[in-house]
Amino acid sequence: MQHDLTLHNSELLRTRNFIAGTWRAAAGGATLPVTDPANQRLIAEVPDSSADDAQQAADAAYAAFPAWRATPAKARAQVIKRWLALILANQDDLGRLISREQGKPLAEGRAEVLYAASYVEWFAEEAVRICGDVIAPPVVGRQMFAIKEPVGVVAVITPWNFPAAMIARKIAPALAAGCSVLAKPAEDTPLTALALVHLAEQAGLPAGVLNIICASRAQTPAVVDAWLADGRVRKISFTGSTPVGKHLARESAATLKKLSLELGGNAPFIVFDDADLDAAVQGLMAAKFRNGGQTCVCPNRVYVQAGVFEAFADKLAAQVGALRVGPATEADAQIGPMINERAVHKILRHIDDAVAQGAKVLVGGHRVREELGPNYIAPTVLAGATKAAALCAEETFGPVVPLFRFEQEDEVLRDANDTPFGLAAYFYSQDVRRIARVASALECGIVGINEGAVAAEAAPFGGVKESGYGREGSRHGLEDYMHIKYLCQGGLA
Ligand SMILES: NC(=O)C1=CN([C@@H]2O[C@H](COP(=O)(O)OP(=O)(O)OC[C@H]3O[C@@H](n4cnc5c(N)ncnc54)[C@H](OP(=O)(O)O)[C@@H]3O)[C@@H](O)[C@H]2O)C=CC1
Ligand SMILES: O=C(O)CCCC(=O)O
Repeated sequence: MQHDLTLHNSELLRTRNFIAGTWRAAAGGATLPVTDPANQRLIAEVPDSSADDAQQAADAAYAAFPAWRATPAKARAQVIKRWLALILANQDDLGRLISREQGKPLAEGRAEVLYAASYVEWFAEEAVRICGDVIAPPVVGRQMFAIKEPVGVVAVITPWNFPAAMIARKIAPALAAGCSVLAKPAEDTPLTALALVHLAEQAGLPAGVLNIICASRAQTPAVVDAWLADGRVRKISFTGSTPVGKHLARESAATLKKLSLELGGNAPFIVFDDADLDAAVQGLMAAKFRNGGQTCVCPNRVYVQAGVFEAFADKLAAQVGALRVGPATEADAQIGPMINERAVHKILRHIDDAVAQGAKVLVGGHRVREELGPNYIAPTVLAGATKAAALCAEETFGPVVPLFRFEQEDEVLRDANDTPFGLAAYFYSQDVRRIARVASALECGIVGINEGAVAAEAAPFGGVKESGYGREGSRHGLEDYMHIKYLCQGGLA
């Protein structure tokens, strides 16, 4: 195997599946190349798994569940805390691994390790606070309790845009609740996930409690279908696109699994006449250009009230035009390559379609750094896009800001909500009555009010409508991995 990735801790580069406490090749021996989106060079090869591997992993997780469930919460928390300590001790290497396979600038890769660690810490702390209810009985001679139990074996399926944070915020609460886990990372970014699992093994997690298998885009449906059909798998936690989320919901109906679905967004970002414009520009820059715009809570449609439209557009275009695009190996890069050519084609299609329908390019609008590879897009601001443009209806998932002018509050709320999605929304205003009205009217799971950076381990993250259901982070993120059992003891009179 050829690779030129040097890590301080070379043990972090794992290239096998981890099932029942052993690192194994795929049952059929197939492998899958992992390439650097910055230059398309091979980084490593990992197993390209099949339904056989999925079955072995499910057997292991099912066998390990009773003992892990019976492990006292404090002991589970201690293992998770050791995992946290190892993640933090390897922050630099993990950050480099993230940047290498995903493409984000190194500062963002390192920041993502801390972001992932914040969920691990949070759920280690929450593990020991799992409580139920003592219920006042309606009749004499009874005691009634509601207790919480782990749901069982959980399959977690994660995307490529946050290779550490997405898997950490699913695995940590699952382990805290007492569930055993089957993990399948995205084809593009399995290496960070494998490194995290290696650290969990080092932390002393018992064999079979956490299993991970890698698969290519072609093999993934067979792997996940095996888990969907398996009645022993009691929950699926998925972050990714809405069509795949709907497929999981349909197919898990046969065994009625519990589901957490964190799906696509189409976030509106609204700037009212009374906003602090500089704060609004800063908020938009932070929210939109994190991970090069490849984030499900990124603003996708920016609505600016007529009285401040030109001033806002000028300030924004100046800042966007100054963003530096480049690979993570360039220390001053702020926007990395897009994840793959599929993503690049979608972004360019959105720009071309908007321009064909009358939008004006204020800055960007094309590929850049083509001498390095095909995946670099110039950060782009478009003015005058119409509602008919594809980028108004679909998530662009790239560094493109379309600006729409509006006149009235009720008009912009209608447009903001005119989408099947409902993950995040943002608005900037200094009028307290408007803040209360607009926050209530927006149809979404997360609202940033004069704030562009909304995600935190202590907050419930998730959507409504076709952006899915379930919450990650906060105490609600732990509830999603448990069910309630009601105990009724009679004959006590
Ligand atoms: N909500 C969010 O955070 C995200 C939203 N998206 C949105 O989705 C668009 C497409 O991105 P993409 O990466 O294709 O997202 P997908 O939904 O295809 O991928 C997310 C995860 O689902 C897996 N997957 C794909 N097909 C199936 C299937 N049939 N059954 C079970 N699991 C499956 C993927 O595996 P594999 O990689 O092997 O295909 C990956 O692990 C983006 O442009 C963006 O709009 C994407 C990522 C995250
Ligand atoms: O884009 C995503 O996949 C959701 C994660 C973003 C966040 O946690 O802020």
